[in-house]
Amino acid sequence: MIIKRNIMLIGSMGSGKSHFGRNLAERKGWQFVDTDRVLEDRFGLPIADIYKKIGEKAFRRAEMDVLKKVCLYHEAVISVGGNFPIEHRTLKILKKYSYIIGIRAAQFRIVSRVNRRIGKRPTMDYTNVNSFVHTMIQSWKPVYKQCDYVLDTTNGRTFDFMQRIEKALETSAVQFKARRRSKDNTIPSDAISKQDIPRGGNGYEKNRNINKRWRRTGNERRHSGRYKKSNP
Ligand SMILES: Nc1ncnc2c1ncn2[C@@H]1O[C@H](COP(=O)(O)OP(=O)(O)O)[C@@H](O)[C@H]1O
Ligand SMILES: O=C(O)C1=C[C@@H](OP(=O)(O)O)[C@@H](O)[C@H](O)C1
Ligand SMILES: [Mg+2]
Repeated sequence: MIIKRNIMLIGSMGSGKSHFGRNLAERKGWQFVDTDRVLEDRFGLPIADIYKKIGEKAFRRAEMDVLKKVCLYHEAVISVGGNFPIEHRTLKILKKYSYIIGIRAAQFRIVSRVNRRIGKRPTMDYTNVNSFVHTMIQSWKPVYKQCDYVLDTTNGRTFDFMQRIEKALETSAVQFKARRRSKDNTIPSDAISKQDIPRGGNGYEKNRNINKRWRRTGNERRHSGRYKKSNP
């Protein structure tokens, strides 16, 4: 039996890590952590501004610092920023505590997703998205080979993807160590440092809209229609 603490979603930009991370956490009743949101809270700036302000080297350092902390969380689904493919030695450390799910999607799908929010991803070349995404996908390929499970999100419904992940977890020998709880079933304050708490408090993302989002994202087509209006 393999004991892990949490599930970590890694993969290229626009592959769907944040979207599925949120849904998976909701389904499992776990905490959801998005490393981008943790960084934004820490710096008090949107991710693109952080990158512009501190540059690539410091950004990678800050992201690594967050990763080292959040990988120790119990019963959390953690979505990681996908600008740089995770290095082999980093993945080895993360694997010690986390069940790693690689999220991938075909080039055309990623291109359509990243084009919905131009400017959000600071290292993306928005003047040449197709070729940028092509190169990015190539650079992520070796990383997917090292994941515990790989999910392709090009086509399909969120609900079915969640079921696939649950099946993969069932058939693998992985067991998750439960988070320490106090008598009244709350999380002890020392379990998560205040600095690392994502928006919403108590280490939980405010997720009042999750159920709405779940229903809305029945399939990709409905989504793209919604975005075309605001992003012609
Ligand atoms: N299977 C899916 N169905 C519908 N929308 C999706 C799906 N996967 C991702 N999206 C949407 O695509 C966009 C990019 O996904 P996101 O989760 O932010 O990816 P990442 O965190 O990997 O960059 C988001 O607007 C998200 O809601
Ligand atoms: O362009 C960039 O540098 C980034 C792209 C985004 O990746 P995702 O699309 O994977 O969220 C963001 O999350 C990351 O931290 C920074
Ligand atoms: Mg994301």
